[in-house]
Amino acid sequence: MSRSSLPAEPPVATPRRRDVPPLVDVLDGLRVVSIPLHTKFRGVTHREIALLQGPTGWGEFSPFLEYEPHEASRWLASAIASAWEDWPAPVRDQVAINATVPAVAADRVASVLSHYDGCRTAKVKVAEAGQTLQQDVDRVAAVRATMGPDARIRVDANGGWTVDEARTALSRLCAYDLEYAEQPCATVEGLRDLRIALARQHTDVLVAADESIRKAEDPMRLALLEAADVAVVKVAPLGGVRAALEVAQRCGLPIVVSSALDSSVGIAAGVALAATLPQLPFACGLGTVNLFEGDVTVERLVPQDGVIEVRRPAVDEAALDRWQALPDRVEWWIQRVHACHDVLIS
Ligand SMILES: O=C(O)CCC(=O)C1=CC=C[C@@H](O)[C@@H]1C(=O)O
Ligand SMILES: [Mg+2]
Repeated sequence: MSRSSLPAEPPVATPRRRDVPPLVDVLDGLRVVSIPLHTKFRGVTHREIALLQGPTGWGEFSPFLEYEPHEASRWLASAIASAWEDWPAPVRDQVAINATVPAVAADRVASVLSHYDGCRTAKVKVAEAGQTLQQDVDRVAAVRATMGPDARIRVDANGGWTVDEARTALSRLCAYDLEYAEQPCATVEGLRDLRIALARQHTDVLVAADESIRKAEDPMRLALLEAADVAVVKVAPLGGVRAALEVAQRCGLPIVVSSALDSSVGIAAGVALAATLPQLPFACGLGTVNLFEGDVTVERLVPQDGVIEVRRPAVDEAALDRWQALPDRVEWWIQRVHACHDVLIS
């Protein structure tokens, strides 16, 4: 069946009301941590994370602070799914991981990459507000120089370019041999138009979609419009491992599993999703614990020799105490859980 004739199905799997435990159970044992990052990432210097404990384990609830309850409620559904349901059975026991390079100056690239043991793929942030295309080119050039000719390099613009800017930027950046460009333009139509424009000018760069899936009311529109070559699928914004798996299966594109600047609790859910996929042609963006100065598990889920083993590390009470957020922030997160829970049961 061609992608344009996919059957009309309901948009992304939102949790059914009967699957949502009572608020009192969700809040029981809630912990909130604030973990410093050694390298600023998307403006974040301290990552605040709420952790829920349920019958099947811990779940991570860490929507970025600016997200409103409607969007953040999917992240709560994901945390609840991890803490109250089993994950699907894995078909692999390890997952290849990419290094993630924030929008740092070119002379800091080698230091960032040194945190990623054995990773042969790097994702490089580009189109950061206030920076120039030349800074992007220098950063990507530094990644290529550090990793060598056999490494795979992808860029992520977080929708920061217009179609014309993306065309110009990618025709320069493709000199460094790009695996793909993630969310070069903000809209699905922009991605579609860019794919056409790149093909016309013979710029050989694949287009991947991230925000057009994780922030979309209907992630399937992307496939219907043939707007991307690759789908980036993230557990938390899509409502959990099983909901994300459904998106991955339905969209009909090669999948990259990525994360949301999670602690090892959230990364374990991403690894569980990646482990269920029969085809995993790209390294996954699940290495961001390496950007943190601390973590909440006994053994951090970070890549070793370029891979993460499929496992669910135990949460460490001492680490929860060490990174415990201040009381006013804990109260803020309790209110946030409350607001998101209201959305889920409404
Ligand atoms: O995919 C990766 O290499 C790591 C995750 C990552 O890049 C992101 C995590 C969280 C927020 C985003 O700005 C960013 C992304 O856009 O993919
Ligand atoms: Mg992205």
